[in-house]
Amino acid sequence: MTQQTNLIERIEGHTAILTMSNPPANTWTAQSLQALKAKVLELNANSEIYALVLTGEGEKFFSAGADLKLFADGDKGNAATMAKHFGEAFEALSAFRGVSIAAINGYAMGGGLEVALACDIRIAETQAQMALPEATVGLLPCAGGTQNLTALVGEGWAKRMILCGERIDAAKAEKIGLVEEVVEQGQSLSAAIALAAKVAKQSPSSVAVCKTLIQAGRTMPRSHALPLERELFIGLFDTEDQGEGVNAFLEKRSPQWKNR
Ligand SMILES: C/C=C/C(=O)SCCNC(=O)CCNC(=O)[C@H](O)C(C)(C)COP(=O)(O)OP(=O)(O)OC[C@H]1O[C@@H](n2cnc3c(N)ncnc32)[C@H](O)[C@@H]1OP(=O)(O)O
Repeated sequence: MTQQTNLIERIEGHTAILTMSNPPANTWTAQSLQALKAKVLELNANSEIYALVLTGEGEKFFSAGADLKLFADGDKGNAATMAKHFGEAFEALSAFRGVSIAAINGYAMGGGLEVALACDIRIAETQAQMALPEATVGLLPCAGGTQNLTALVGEGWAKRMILCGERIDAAKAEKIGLVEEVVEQGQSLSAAIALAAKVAKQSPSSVAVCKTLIQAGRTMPRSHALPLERELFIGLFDTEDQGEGVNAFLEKRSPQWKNR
């Protein structure tokens, strides 16, 4: 186990488990955002890592978002620095070539929910509460929240949460499609690790291009996305994993992925 600034890392098989650790509320600072970006880029370059699980230390908070003390003096330069670090860190997370899973073990507020929205999949514990309450404190969700929440749950619920400051519990989050699974208190990390183990059974080469295609669909017209899908399918035949996957099936054995 290694500890970077406010980020604890543990590797389990092909999964990296990152724990946000900035007591009392696992808030984001410029330092912790830079640490997340550096760690994600490092994991992205590690061909042995297929999945990343993100959770919060302690029982109460996944993350309460930006450390509000940083915005108390109205310093615009500092606001620009924080916005840049939020953008860079969460975009690096979105671009991670494997599967990222947020294990939401408590409050996920503001930038704390936005980091979960930058992940591919979210698993929440029953007691978790989620909100984008930035407007409540005169701010706005600048870490992808207005775009990613809307893409996930649609404009209606995004507006209820962002414009009306509505905080939702895990059951409601699952109902509106904000989280994909709800588990008992204390079970989100083990559920996320179990899901990550399923990812390791998939070809990492296939996972990376499928993720690219799904994300491209957010901005690319269908007339471009469908040809790209066919092009990347053909491109998979340049990888060792393609031959290994098909031949392992035909030979009735488990594939040994190479991630290339
Ligand atoms: C681009 C991104 C922008 C943003 O992310 S802006 C920030 C958005 N986040 C929020 O607005 C959440 C603020 N926090 C809260 O509303 C509450 O917390 C909760 C509802 C999540 C929990 O309430 P309760 O159970 O009463 O706990 P507590 O006493 O408020 O929090 C425990 C300690 O944690 C500190 N804390 C919580 N959130 C933040 C924060 N975002 N920035 C700085 N400190 C925070 C508190 O002050 C307190 O500390 P002490 O024990 O020393 O009084």
